[in-house]
Amino acid sequence: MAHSGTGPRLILVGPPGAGKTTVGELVAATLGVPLCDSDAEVERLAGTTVPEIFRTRGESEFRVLEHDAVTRLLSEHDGVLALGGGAVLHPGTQAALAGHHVVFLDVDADHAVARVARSGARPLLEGDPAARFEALMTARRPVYERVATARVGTGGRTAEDVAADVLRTLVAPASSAAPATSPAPAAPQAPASSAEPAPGPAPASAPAPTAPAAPATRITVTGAAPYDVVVGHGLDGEVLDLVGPDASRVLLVHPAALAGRAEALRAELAAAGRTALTHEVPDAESAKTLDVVAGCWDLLGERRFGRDDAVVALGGGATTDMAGFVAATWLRGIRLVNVPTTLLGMVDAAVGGKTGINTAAGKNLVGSFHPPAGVVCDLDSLGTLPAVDLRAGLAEVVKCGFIADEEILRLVEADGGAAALRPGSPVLRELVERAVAVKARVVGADLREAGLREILNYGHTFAHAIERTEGYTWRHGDAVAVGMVFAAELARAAGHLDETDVRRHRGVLEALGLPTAYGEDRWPDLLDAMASDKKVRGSTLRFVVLDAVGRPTILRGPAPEQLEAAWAAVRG
Ligand SMILES: NC(=O)c1ccc[n+]([C@@H]2O[C@H](COP(=O)([O-])OP(=O)(O)OC[C@H]3O[C@@H](n4cnc5c(N)ncnc54)[C@H](O)[C@@H]3O)[C@@H](O)[C@H]2O)c1
Ligand SMILES: O=C(O)C(=O)C[C@@H](O)[C@H](O)[C@H](O)COP(=O)(O)O
Repeated sequence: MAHSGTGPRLILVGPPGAGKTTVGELVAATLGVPLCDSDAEVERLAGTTVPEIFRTRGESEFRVLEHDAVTRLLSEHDGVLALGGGAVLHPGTQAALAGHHVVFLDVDADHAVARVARSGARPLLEGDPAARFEALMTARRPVYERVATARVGTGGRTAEDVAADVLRTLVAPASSAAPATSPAPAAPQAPASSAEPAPGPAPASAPAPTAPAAPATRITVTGAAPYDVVVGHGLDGEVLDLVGPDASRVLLVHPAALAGRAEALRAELAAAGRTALTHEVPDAESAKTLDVVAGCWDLLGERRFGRDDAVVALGGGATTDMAGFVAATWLRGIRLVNVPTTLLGMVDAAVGGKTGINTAAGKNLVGSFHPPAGVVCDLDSLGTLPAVDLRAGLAEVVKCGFIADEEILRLVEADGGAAALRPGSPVLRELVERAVAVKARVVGADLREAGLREILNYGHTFAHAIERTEGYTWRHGDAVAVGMVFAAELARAAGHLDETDVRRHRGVLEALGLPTAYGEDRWPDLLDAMASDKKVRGSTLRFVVLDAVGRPTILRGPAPEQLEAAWAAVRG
């Protein structure tokens, strides 16, 4: 269940001793949002403690007070909400929880009683706590299971482990988001060498369809200003809608390869009464410079673009990153519509609001979070995309498979990657939709990368180091492919990942023709570049690694010999 933008991002339910407050604090800190506890809200409103309310007014009156407090929090609290153990008993509260992301923290009597004994008075467990807990769970378990959208077991586990599992429920694919009765989810370019096929359009035997194969799919990215990612065919009409009625001026930023499409969109916008101008920027990574941004600012100034006006970014990730940064900074932020035309742009760069440029110190080091008003992924664009760029985009799709949606890996493995590499194939469309859905769930929960969003950086610490070391001549997706193998080898060296999963990385990436090794003897340069990674804290390197497929975690300060082992394994 995605966060709707109002009300709590996540609600924890469960019996006393399940760890709702402790786990809630960790989850809230990772998401960068406040935690609210319904018991604390009742105490605030009543001006006395919960045990005192039970003693002087009885349980039924407490439940009424609690229901009022919960109703209020469900509409006003935009963070993590921990509900008192019996709050779900009120039928009105049960109904009000529908449509929210509710995680049932399940626990056995032994652990619950031990925790309660440590944490102080719980009126309902007085006397024989174990027997009272069992009785209480017999009555309440069916209710917890009915109202919850996911369940996580907490008995005998650390609060950190449980919190990681709870966060994973936010990114788990809808189809596998644990129904309450199931067990908790198990926890949530290459250089243009002579050997590489010459860039050219993807295989002519499989053109993109000219007629819509299926209606467009809309995937909502939630947050303060929710927006849709539209995936389908023949979607130019969507761009006009997203520019909105108020924008009288529209700047269409594009590289040379998209000049024809930019002109067609310009004509369409002009026909709708807008002053639309096209602005060609340098290709690929050479667009992501301060000079190019300054050129855009100059143009916006000359044409007097105001707060109601809009930028449309048409192109690959380099174009949307740079043009997004222009939109984020002009007048401190104007409307942005992303029209990604590469696979990588559709599944990753255009979604989530990260905009930015490169500097001498490293990749994407200057930028801003500036979510678009919408993202238009017209799959017909992929028909002209060079095969090497399609392949590179699949690296970010595979990344989503490893961090959150194993079905992506299965779809690639099913036919050795053949359908994934074919523009117009239903499999490629499903891969796009699944990867967008993963990204949407993550950035909807954590726009500003307070914690959870870091999982999208899987493979990127080493990838960005390759890109910088190679002067940005590698395709980003190719670097990410090698970076994921590096991360997998590092995880194995650090005791997180087993050999089978490491082999699976190479298998899936090689099936798609992606590189899995970096042969240059430049370890000191790579180490130096990794030291500028945004995930570094103090001078400690932090890597996203996997405990297993779908179980990302952070590895802090790996030992030099672990880094060396991973390096030795990707040197080819
Ligand atoms: N902001 C984010 O969250 C995010 C996420 C992932 C990647 N990125 C960034 O995205 C960039 C990589 O994006 P990319 O892989 O799309 O590369 P890109 O933007 O360089 O595009 C690749 C090439 O394809 C061409 N092209 C684009 N669309 C085409 C089409 N339909 N037909 C023919 N040619 C076309 C481009 O002109 C370019 O030469 C990197 O700078 C990376 O850092 C950002
Ligand atoms: O959206 C994110 O967050 C990501 O990390 C997605 C990455 O795939 C992407 O390459 C992004 O540009 C990297 O961001 P950065 O903050 O590491 O520069």
